[in-house]
Amino acid sequence: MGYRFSDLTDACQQDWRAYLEHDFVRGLGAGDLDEDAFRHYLQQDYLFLIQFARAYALAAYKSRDLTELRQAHDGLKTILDVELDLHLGYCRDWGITEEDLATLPEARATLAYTRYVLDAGSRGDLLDLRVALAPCLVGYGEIARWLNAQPFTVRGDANPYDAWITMYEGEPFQAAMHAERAWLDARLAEVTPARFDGLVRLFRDATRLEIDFWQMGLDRAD
Ligand SMILES: Cc1ncc(CN)c(N)n1
Repeated sequence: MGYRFSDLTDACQQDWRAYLEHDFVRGLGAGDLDEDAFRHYLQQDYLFLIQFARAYALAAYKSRDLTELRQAHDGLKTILDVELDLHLGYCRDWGITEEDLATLPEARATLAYTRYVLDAGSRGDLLDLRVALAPCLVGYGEIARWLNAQPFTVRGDANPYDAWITMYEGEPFQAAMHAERAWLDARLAEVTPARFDGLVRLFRDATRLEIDFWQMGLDRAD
């Protein structure tokens, strides 16, 4: 029997849970996250999304057929039309202008994570790249669902971060996440144990870099 996406998360369960249930995430759910930490995260996430849009363009380049090309195109559209659009509106609400964003220096955690994924994708094939991208796409979809199941999560106007949860629990993002899981399930079913071990390393590294990204927000680190 072949591998599935859940075998990747099972192989690094501790890091995966530390990412999904990070203190930053808990603060978003409870609504008591420090506002400066959120503002710092939002700004860096804008820079992050630009680099991840480039990674989906790389996925298009690495695609072998029309289906994969369309999936890369959908991934790029999800980032540009769903996340970045909402993100810019959200930044405006939080007093961050597009000029502020244009001149913003990248924090080390942003640099490390985005360049790691772009490098993994350049060196490897489409499966390497999409495994390195999976903590981002699948992770945020799962975080929104996990938050909704937690007793401490506050929804509605009483939580200043409610719109953030709404974006990731919404249909466009959840649908993109399910499509990605289905593609990864199909491709992982074909790989050898040695190939799977290499993919686990990529997935674990990217998951740890997601943890560092949350921590960068909490610490307001540059
Ligand atoms: C750091 C990070 N990781 C994931 C996502 C969800 N695309 C995001 N916006 N930012």
